[in-house]
Amino acid sequence: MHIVTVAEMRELEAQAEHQYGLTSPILMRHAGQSAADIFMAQLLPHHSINDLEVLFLIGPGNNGGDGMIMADNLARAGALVSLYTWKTHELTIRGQPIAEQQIDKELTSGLQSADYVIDALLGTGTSRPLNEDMRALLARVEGERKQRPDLRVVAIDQPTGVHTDSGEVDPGTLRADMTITLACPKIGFFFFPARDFIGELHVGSIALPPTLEHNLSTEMLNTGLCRASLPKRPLNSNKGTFGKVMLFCGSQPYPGSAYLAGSSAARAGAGLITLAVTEKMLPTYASSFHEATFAILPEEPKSEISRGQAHDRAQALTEHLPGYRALLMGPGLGQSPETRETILQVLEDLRNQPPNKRPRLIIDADGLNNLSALEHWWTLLPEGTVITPHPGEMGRLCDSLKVSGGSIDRLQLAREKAREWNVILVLKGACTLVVSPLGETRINWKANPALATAGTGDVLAGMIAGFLAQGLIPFDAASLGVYLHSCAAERVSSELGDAGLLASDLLPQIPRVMRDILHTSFEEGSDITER
Ligand SMILES: NC(=O)C1=CN([C@@H]2O[C@H](COP(=O)(O)OP(=O)(O)OC[C@H]3O[C@@H](n4cnc5c(N)ncnc54)[C@H](O)[C@@H]3O)[C@@H](O)[C@H]2O)[C@@H](O)CC1
Ligand SMILES: Nc1ncnc2c1ncn2[C@@H]1O[C@H](COP(=O)(O)OP(=O)(O)O)[C@@H](O)[C@H]1O
Ligand SMILES: [K+]
Repeated sequence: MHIVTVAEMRELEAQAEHQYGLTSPILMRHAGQSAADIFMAQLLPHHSINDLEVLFLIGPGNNGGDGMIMADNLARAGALVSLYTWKTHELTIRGQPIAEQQIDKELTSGLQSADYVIDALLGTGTSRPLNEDMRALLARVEGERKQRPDLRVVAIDQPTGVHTDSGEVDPGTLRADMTITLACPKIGFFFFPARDFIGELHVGSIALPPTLEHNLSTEMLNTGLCRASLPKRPLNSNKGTFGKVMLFCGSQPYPGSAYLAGSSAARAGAGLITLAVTEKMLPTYASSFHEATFAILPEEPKSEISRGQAHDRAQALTEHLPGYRALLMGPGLGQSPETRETILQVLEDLRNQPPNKRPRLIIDADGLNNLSALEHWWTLLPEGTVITPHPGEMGRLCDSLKVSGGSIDRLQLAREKAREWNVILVLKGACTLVVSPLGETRINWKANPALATAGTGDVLAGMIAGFLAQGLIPFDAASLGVYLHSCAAERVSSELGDAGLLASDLLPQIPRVMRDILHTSFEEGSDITER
């Protein structure tokens, strides 16, 4: 499913008319019908469409037009529909126009008895800050919702006041419980603060022919996309079928990282997991991670940095690499000069191997922190490397730039840097971005504060390594890892809530979410998210 800017949406509509004769009224008829269908399918269990009271706020443009058609469909299905037309200040209740002097009073009582308010005031044509009287109207709805939290607000195409491209919001914007967006999700929904105003996101159809979308390069991660790249599990398989992962992760202060990342790679389906550890650390890992095998590295010297010893460590690691399809470096490694030198030696060795012989590389956490201390570090990476910085690590990689957690600048930066560094860049956070060097972009809709806890990044890195080992191309392995990681978190937080998730809670959920996406029915055009 593609994500669009306003300009791209307008171009799609223009091409729909130009190439297929799909005029605006035709698209709008589909839009209104589809919004009504989604609305009815999502009604709360205690609601039935018969006698449901729905108040529509109708704006001056096509967004209002969508609302009118949706209203007509709901009325025919049995709902009690009121329509308030903002510009002309007209009100009809069940098709009956209300006399001018009664409108204010009737609107108040309509609001008080409504089960749902439909925001069809403004959509992608919003061109200026909201008028004061529109803000006042939205504030009336918000006031009523404060009194009566069961009043639900559904936005058509987008909540009025959201800036469709930048994700900024007007101070008058009414938070939607559900947004039924049309044709494609809009890019601004994936940035903050807008992300908080969307509620559950549903995507309605306006019957655009899919071929029109071939030029679009930004996609939403969803079940359909990820199902297509999920590795197949043939009956006649063995552990070699699913690839080996080597992890150069963990150190004395951070032993958990290697365990979490290695277990995640195995839970994601990789055939064999090997941890490259020193002899001293071996008992720690061997006693807690029974399924892993080990590559033993020379101890790190306590005093001087020695290139020779770093070389020996790197060699001990790279000698093990033939036959491995993925190498994860970084989580929990620490930032000693010795470790940095070892990483550099390993990278050099990888670059010297023919691409079809070397494992796919993913670098996370301290792997990135060590690199960021070096000039032009990206020139050291083999082709096709995946890197997974959080905003802090991204800032360090960009010469101490401050990287925002969720605004549009983050997307621009990610695109620019994925191209410049020639990497598959996973910029983590709420609504994680996955960007290829060519600028192809996939964005995760799912935001979940339960994931904001130590170790969840190690799990993500391990999952991506596990998918690389199973032969996925790096862009797909990164996308699948990001999406399934957030689905696993959703499973945990549906039971625990928004706090208290342990990174290790994600592990047993990984196979379950892989099973879920294989078996959940998914229709393109109606992806549904949790919140
Ligand atoms: N054009 C098409 O082919 C389709 C359009 N669709 C719908 O149409 C919407 C876009 O339609 P429009 O381009 O008519 O735009 P809108 O319906 O978003 O609004 C445009 C109108 O609002 C006014 N306006 C803009 N900013 C305002 C503000 N801050 N306060 C008050 N008035 C303001 C403009 O002067 C104009 O009259 C989409 O969001 C979607 O809902 C869908 O029906 C699908 C097909
Ligand atoms: N609010 C949030 N919504 C969605 N995902 C989040 C949120 N906060 C954190 N995450 C995810 O949790 C993980 C945290 O990774 P990271 O910061 O590297 O942690 P660590 O290094 O401790 O493992 C990332 O995948 C990130 O996208
Ligand atoms: K709207």
